[in-house]
Amino acid sequence: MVLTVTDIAVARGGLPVLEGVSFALAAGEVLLLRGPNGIGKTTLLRTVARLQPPLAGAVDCAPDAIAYGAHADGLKAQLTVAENLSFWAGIYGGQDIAPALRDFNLDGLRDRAAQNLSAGQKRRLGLARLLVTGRPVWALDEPTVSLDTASVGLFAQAVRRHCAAGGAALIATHIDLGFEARELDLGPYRAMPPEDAGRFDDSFEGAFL
Ligand SMILES: Nc1ncnc2c1ncn2[C@@H]1O[C@H](COP(=O)(O)OP(=O)(O)OP(=O)(O)O)[C@@H](O)[C@H]1O
Repeated sequence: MVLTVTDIAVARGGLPVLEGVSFALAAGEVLLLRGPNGIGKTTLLRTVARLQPPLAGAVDCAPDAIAYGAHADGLKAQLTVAENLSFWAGIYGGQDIAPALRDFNLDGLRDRAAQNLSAGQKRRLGLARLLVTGRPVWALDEPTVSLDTASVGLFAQAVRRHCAAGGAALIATHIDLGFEARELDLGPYRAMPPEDAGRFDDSFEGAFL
């Protein structure tokens, strides 16, 4: 297994969000995280990527195996597309940027500053960064936001290629990516709120209090 998550509980803003979550990811495999807005997909991914500790349980993964793709694209606004990829390739050990440019249809945009890209183009560049990390486990949070149908296809192809080469991917998404993959519905793992947490209940959202 390239990633094993055992009975973890995770919290956000000091409140437990999910508990009792276990799964394992083998090389070559994709696992899709499913569940409604606010269930805790981002929180779980952040925990798997070691950006925050679990409240309980364990995340077992080789050091530096995970490339985390957050909601934000994390681009350097004033650098060009090629410079952004070269920058990250340098950080991660000098991978060739040509496959990343090609696979995300960025060759024609290679000399444009990231700040002058459209939202979908920025997203493609953010995803292309995954390729230059050389890391085997992709943990991705809503990777297809802003992408048109053709670009979702490019992304799906990149994931399939990554997995065929021995990589793996854990992806939180609300959409159909167009390929078969195992799914984990997080609904049953919603943490029981602490007794005094009623005032934070979702049912208050939208009320004029
Ligand atoms: N900084 C924060 N402080 C307090 N609570 C937070 C914070 N960020 C998120 N939350 C809450 O934590 C819970 C889990 O949020 P999370 O972003 O993990 O959900 P999600 O499943 O990724 O949602 P979505 O599908 O909308 O992206 C939500 O109820 C959210 O309101």
